[in-house]
Amino acid sequence: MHKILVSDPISEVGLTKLREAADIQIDVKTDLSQTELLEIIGDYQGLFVRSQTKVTAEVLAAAKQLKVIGRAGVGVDNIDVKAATERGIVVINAPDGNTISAAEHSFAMLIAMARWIPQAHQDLKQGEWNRKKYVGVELNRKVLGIVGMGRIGSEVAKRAKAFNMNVICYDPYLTSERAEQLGIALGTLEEVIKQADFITVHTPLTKETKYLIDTPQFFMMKKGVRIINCARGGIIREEALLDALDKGIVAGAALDVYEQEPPMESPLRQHPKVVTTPHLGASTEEAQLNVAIDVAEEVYHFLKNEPFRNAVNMPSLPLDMLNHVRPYLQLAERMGRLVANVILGAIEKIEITYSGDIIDKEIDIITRTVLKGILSVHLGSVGEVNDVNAPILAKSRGIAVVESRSNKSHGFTNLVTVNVKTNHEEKHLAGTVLNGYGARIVNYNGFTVDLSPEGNILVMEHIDQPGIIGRIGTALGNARVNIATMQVGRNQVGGKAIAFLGIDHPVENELIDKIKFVQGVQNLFQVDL
Ligand SMILES: NC(=O)c1ccc[n+]([C@@H]2O[C@H](COP(=O)([O-])OP(=O)(O)OC[C@H]3O[C@@H](n4cnc5c(N)ncnc54)[C@H](O)[C@@H]3O)[C@@H](O)[C@H]2O)c1
Ligand SMILES: O=C(O)[C@H](O)COP(=O)(O)O
Repeated sequence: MHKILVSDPISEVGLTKLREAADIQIDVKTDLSQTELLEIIGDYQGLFVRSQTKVTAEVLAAAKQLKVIGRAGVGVDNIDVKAATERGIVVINAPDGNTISAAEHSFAMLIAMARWIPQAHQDLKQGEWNRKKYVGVELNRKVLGIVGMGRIGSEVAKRAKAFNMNVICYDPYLTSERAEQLGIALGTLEEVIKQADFITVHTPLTKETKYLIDTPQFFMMKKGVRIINCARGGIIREEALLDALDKGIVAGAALDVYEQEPPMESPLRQHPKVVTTPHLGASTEEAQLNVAIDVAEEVYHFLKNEPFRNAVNMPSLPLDMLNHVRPYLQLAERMGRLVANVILGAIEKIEITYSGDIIDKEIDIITRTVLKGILSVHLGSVGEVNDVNAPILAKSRGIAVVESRSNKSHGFTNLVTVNVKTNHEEKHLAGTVLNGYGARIVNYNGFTVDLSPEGNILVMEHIDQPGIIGRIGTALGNARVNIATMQVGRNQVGGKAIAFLGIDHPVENELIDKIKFVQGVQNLFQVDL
């Protein structure tokens, strides 16, 4: 049974699919204090949040069984994603469902601010008829500076153009081709803020964007500029904004988000030139339904071990790409497990090389899977290793991971090679996926082999001499162990050789130790793939 805690208000309709699953239990407990959350989180495998629940490192440490966090929305700055990643917890968000609502809200705030609508409304409600006090500005032919031209920024730009505004944007990750497609001028942050009559920010809150708009930027702005923040509190430094409003640099501001939410202590809340809403950008019926359906669907796939997208702490692949690499994931995990079982010493370096058609595909997920295979053997009970935390676990153990693509032809459509170096030795595997036959190990430490990596296998490194295989077979037979498959390989007569014996069930360690003493046997490993 998977138990999921829903700790922020999320559309019930979105949760239907999960509620209908016999092995999923949903507990909705909103408005929990941090202490209450800490007390109960240990019982859950899944957690659904919006922006209110603070999923801190402390909460994650208490969440001993947690496997997945679903964020019904875009921003994950309320989740300690780094700590979640270290613990192998997948964080999945719903990046598309509230784009239009957030863009419409940003635009509504822009217009409301330009025409003093909230202030005039409030006055009239209080019985005042203030026609002279609230003279606004037109949007027509004004310059709108957009900082962050992603999903929401682009939608805001479209709406601005419909109002005949000139749009200029700053986004260091936007290509000039994309800007051209959107029909938008691209500039530096300085160019944008110097030219704009209105500035709206639509970036995530990151180390890089924290206080992106601060006192020096306000001093560069046109006098009378108007500012909108419907993205995240902290992209604009509130103290600097307040100062710029009071100095008359900024004529008005429209804020949906705040450095501290709710912003009860912030002087901006009461400021006559500031239009405020309580983080309502995504609060529409449509957006809430969309994000709940999207995230619930993804979490459902995750829990059912099916392909899912939109994980923020691991690569997400489009379904067609995932279907293409999926057979290689099984190969990768088994190659990882195999090499980890046959190598001696502490791992220092893992090199994974890809050749063939696959080099054009998303190979990061294959690399993660190789690492998962290796580390799950080496770390054993230390903690769960999965695709999410495998790279970080390797790094934290000082293991260098090198991923590369090669154009070398090996006679296979695709080839994955894994080279592992320890403080003691180095081992090499190459594998491929054969159409209709599945995963195959085709090279083991320089020996050409054709091994189907599955089940219980005895891997025997030995000297190529008569009688060895017979003696091993007898020892296994005497212990009533049936040999189901056998693969042998050697590079030269009488030289080093390799044998893979597929057996029906695992054998006792005493028998392994006994076989190791058969003359000519150099190493014997039991592997369960
Ligand atoms: N108020 C709300 O309720 C509400 C609703 C939805 C989203 N949001 C917030 O809106 C923001 C944008 O969401 P989105 O869905 O458009 O995200 P997005 O990822 O589609 O777009 C973000 C854009 O910011 C750009 N960017 C990143 N770092 C930058 C930097 N240093 N300088 C300039 N640009 C930078 C990225 O290249 C990207 O194009 C997020 O902070 C999100 O949390 C708020
Ligand atoms: O990042 C987001 O998706 C928005 O800020 C919405 O947050 P909310 O789900 O708390 O309304």
